[in-house]
Amino acid sequence: MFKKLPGDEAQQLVSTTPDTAVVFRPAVLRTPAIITIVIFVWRLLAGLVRLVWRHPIASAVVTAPTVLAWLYGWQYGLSFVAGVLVGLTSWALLGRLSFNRWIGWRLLAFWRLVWVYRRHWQPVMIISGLGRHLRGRDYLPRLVSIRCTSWADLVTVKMLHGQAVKDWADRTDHLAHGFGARSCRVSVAKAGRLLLVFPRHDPLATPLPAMPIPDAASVGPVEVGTCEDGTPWLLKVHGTHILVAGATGAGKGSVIWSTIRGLLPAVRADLVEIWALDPKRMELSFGRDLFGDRYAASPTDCADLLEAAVAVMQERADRFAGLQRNHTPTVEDPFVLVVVDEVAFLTAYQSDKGLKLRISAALATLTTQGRAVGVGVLAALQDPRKEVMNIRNLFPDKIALRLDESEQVDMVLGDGARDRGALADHISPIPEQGAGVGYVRLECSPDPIRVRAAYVSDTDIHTMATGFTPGPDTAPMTAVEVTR
Ligand SMILES: Nc1ncnc2c1ncn2[C@@H]1O[C@H](COP(=O)(O)OP(=O)(O)OP(=O)(O)O)[C@@H](O)[C@H]1O
Repeated sequence: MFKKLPGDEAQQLVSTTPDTAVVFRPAVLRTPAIITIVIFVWRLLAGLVRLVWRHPIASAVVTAPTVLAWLYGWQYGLSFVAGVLVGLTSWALLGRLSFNRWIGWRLLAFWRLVWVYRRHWQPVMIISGLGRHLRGRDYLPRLVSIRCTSWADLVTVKMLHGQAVKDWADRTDHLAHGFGARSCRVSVAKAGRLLLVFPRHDPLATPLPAMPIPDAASVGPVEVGTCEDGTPWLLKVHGTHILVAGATGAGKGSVIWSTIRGLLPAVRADLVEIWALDPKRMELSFGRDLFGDRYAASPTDCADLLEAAVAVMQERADRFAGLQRNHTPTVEDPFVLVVVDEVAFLTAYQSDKGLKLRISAALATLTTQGRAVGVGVLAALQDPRKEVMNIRNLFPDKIALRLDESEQVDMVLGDGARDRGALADHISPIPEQGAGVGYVRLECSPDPIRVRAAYVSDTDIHTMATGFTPGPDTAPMTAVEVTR
């Protein structure tokens, strides 16, 4: 038992590694065989316990038929396996959702862990520069766990000590291509741990039909489309201002019209008024009847309408002062949503300096003071540069649809948004695939969310507008009338 284990003593061995010029002679400790055996047995047992702990179902699937076959004969083991297979297949056929939730996605996660992530982990980490190869040893971030959803792999990793989120965010391209995904998004799971999202397919690849008009009158959040994870995209409109940026044909109209559609019952109940500024005369003129006289197209009319909104806002502020700090929509004081299509026409591209100043001042006043008194702005524009829209930071909520340049993404969504996966410049220019697709960043989280707005067709808009009679108090309000 205490004999030496077979093999040559490594006493004369001189080790060099390619990474170091140091040549050393390893110290050889004579170890009794029993100690080596105890260490190996201990490792084996610890490995078994870890395996059962981490994969209880897979362990049971292998253990149960083996034990049955051993105790009662192979027929019992085989019947057990056949019974389980029939049960699982029936479950998968009859209750796809629950089967996937409890079994399907776990099996897929196990498969992808072994076949994709473990297999490629070391080369991808080293080549992307996220792992280190020092003095002959690999120091790799740890692959903690993987979960699969219907559309993506969610991989939790433990960073190496001293690494920053930016190190990973800068290498999303390496990670995506290294693991055979279309893209990769990085977010912080907890201190030292990151969640990497690798989409397996695009759940937003097909256009969504217009959302049904809600039954109840509400000022939101309005369901305007779907998020990548299949949950509804709820857009907060009351108590904020929204800026929608997207190149021509990106689908800004679908965000605007889906919002108006969601607010329609509240508009009918006189709890919401939509004031439309349509300098291009293309988008909002389609549902003109919905706005009554609160529709402006020429720059002069737009300036007048904006100043009227400022007047409403100031009159409310005077009335609410000292009494209430937040606005609740009522028939007397409805929520006013000022919708501006292609706001740059009124600000940057306006040749009349006087009008430009009036419009910019009114927009800045509304976006700085309007939200507490129930006046909100929903503005769309193609070019988000500061020279074009110098008040873009006054919009708390921003939506980046397809953009032409990668730098524009951070201009819209804030610093670091693109590094974290908001690839708005990669959205397809083919309308069926990319129109209405975009990224949003919620106030509560720095991580961008991929969304698609529902497409409100011309027929939908006509149906919304047909038979709509604006309330009796929808005569055009001028600044003078309101302040009077
Ligand atoms: N959500 C959507 N889903 C599918 N297709 C859409 C969607 N939104 C728009 N489209 C398609 O894309 C085309 C362009 O959309 P839209 O006019 O809304 O873009 P836009 O961003 O307002 O462009 P522009 O700034 O040039 O007016 C539409 O005619 C429609 O065919």
